[in-house]
Amino acid sequence: MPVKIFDTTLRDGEQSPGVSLSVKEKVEIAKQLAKLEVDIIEAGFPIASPGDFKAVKEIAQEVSGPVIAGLARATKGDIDRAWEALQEAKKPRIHTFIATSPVHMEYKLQKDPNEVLDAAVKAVKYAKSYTADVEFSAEDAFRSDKDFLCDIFEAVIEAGATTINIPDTVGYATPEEFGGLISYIKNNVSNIDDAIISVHCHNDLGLAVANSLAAVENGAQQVECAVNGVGERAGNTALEEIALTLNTRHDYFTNQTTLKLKEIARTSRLVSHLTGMPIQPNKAIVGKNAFAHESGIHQDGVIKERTTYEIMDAQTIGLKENKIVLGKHSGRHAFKDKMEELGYKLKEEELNSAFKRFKDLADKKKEFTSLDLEAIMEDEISQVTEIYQVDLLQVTSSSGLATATVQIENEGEKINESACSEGGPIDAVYEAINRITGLDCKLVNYKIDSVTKGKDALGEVIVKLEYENNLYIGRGVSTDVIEASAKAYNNAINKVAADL
Ligand SMILES: CC(=O)SCCNC(=O)CCNC(=O)[C@H](O)C(C)(C)COP(=O)(O)OP(=O)(O)OC[C@H]1O[C@@H](n2cnc3c(N)ncnc32)[C@H](O)[C@@H]1OP(=O)(O)O
Ligand SMILES: CC(C)C(=O)C(=O)O
Repeated sequence: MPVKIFDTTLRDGEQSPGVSLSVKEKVEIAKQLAKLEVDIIEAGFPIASPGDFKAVKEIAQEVSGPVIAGLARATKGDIDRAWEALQEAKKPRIHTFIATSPVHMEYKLQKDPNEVLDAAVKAVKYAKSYTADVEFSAEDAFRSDKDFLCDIFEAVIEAGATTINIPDTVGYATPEEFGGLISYIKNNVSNIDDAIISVHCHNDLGLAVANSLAAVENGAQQVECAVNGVGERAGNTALEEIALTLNTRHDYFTNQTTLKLKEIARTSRLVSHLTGMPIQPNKAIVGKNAFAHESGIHQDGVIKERTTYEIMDAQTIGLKENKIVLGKHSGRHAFKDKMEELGYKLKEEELNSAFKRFKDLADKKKEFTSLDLEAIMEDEISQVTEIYQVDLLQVTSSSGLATATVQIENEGEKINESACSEGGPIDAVYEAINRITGLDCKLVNYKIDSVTKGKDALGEVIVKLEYENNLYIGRGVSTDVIEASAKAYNNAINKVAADL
């Protein structure tokens, strides 16, 4: 039997501190949840505010497919308001709740267990007078007395509840304990087969998904969750993690969801965007890095056979593909693959040289785009036999006077030279190079461009030199503009030297 997905992004999810969605935004999310084919959308808590009421009402009117639920405390006023908002839904559900743990009953509700049980039964009966589909939640169930829980569930099912929900409201349970509680309720509530067993876990200890899965293994038929795991405090069970765990480990779990998994990535982006809650890059399933590989050994494995390092296919959740991210941990295989994708067919030594250049840059630069790689390749292609190689470069500048010290290797000999210039550090570097090479070149054009954006962007410098009435073009790229300038000048100088 499939596990029902009860999405509470718009109710518990909106209880995330700092999040407030407009009616229009809620309707947009609800429409996307319908495309994802969740079974139930908890659209809001109608008594909470006029905006919440309006959102539930509009969703009830406009969104078809899933059941539309509205939350209500165990009071007539809340239930009336919930029904007022829900009545036009094709499949309406009233979700009523009351806390059952000693601490909640004594301090918050200031009621004894009998009064709580009585309020629960009355609420369910009253909700039932409006609609056949009534869910009852025992708030803080995990910290409640197990036998009291069984009594209250038996009584509300008798009163007509069609779903009974077992929340770990404060995220206190461990998977084994929570699974045990579900099993206990299943075995000790005589009429349990007349209702769907639901769970609602919070993530205070990072265990919401694990606890929900343990519940499924022990007989839970509905999981309450929120997209990207948003929700009160540390959030709710993450919808995408439940769905993909059941799907990926279908060899282990006998139950699946009926979600349209290809809508997961889009839904996640929409919720993140509208709630203003960014997704951490390493978040399971929907984080930016969830299908990205940066290290050489992993990239090599994935290029040869995707499943070496991927247990899921990015396309399953609606992404185009996985990502091979070139960076300082990448290896030759991934570099070559990316270069071929960009249209460069490299011979072994060309690959080695370009790869060395890339690795040197990767120590300074975090991410490489296709444009960066093209710049490296163009730089590589424009290289001539290096008679002169810039080894060291040091520049200081004070009171408008720049001093550059350059070390150049020429046929195994290292030559140092310094030069000062009022024309700035690049002018000083060029003067020092002229002194070392003894070539009196004249700079006729200098152009600098940023290849990509960001503070570690590659700078590309193109220079034009004049030597004995001939023009020579040089090109250099680096994350450091002075280094790129030196490389460009040296590249042109080597062309001059080759002609001598
Ligand atoms: C675990 C959960 O996520 S529960 C859902 C939490 N969500 C929200 O609270 C949504 C936003 N809430 C609100 O806008 C407001 O709290 C409202 C409109 C619901 C109520 O506001 P107020 O009437 O001002 O009450 P307030 O929030 O201060 O206190 C809650 C009251 O409800 C009572 N109460 C709490 N839960 C229940 C319940 N399930 N059934 C009956 N009464 C309840 C409390 O004991 C308290 O009663 P008291 O006023 O007699 O002491
Ligand atoms: C109302 C219930 C389901 C709830 O949100 C909780 O217990 O966390």
